[in-house]
Amino acid sequence: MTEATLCFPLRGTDGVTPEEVLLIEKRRGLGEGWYNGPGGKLEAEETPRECAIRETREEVGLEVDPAALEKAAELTFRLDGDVHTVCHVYRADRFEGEPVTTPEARPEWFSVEEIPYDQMWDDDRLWLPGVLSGRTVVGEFAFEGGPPLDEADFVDHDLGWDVPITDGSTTRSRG
Ligand SMILES: Nc1nc2c([nH]c(=O)n2[C@H]2C[C@H](O)[C@@H](COP(=O)(O)OP(=O)(O)OP(=O)(O)O)O2)c(=O)[nH]1
Repeated sequence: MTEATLCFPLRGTDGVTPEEVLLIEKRRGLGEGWYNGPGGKLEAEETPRECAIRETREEVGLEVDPAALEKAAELTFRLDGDVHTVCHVYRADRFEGEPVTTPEARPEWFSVEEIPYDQMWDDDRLWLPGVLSGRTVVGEFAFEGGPPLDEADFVDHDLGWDVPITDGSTTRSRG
């Protein structure tokens, strides 16, 4: 089982819903060629929050203000019955720097009304709109026919909205 993070930098957050979200076109690895938030796997001794901040820095060069990092979702991805990845999802409405392209990612700002769901993981259209509108969600998603996960079929899901979510690692003692 892998533990991973996603971070969605937001701008135009004066109203209830932000105007824009920074997505990356992933240039290598799992989900290559698709849009996603910056993110990746936890390293040893790292908390999910530290991971989300590090991955956003490494992939697009933005320095997220830790005080503005808000956990929005905890998503479990199953592949052929087994838990493949638990993913901690964050919103971030304060950060420094301008996004830059790196070997891992090409950043692009999207209006929240024009998210390219047809170029993203199949499950994202089910939970990302709620996350961008400030809700919390716990989700479980079943894929079949892998590995790898990004070539498997998305077959089932279960979502719990507006639930309290914890902000620690699911498998490690530090949180
Ligand atoms: N939006 C979205 N993200 C997903 C889904 N499934 C899934 O693993 N992810 C995320 C979790 C991670 O942030 C990312 C995959 O991890 P990664 O970027 O470290 O993968 P990688 O193979 O490139 O790893 P690495 O060798 O660079 O460490 O994709 C999904 O269904 N939707």
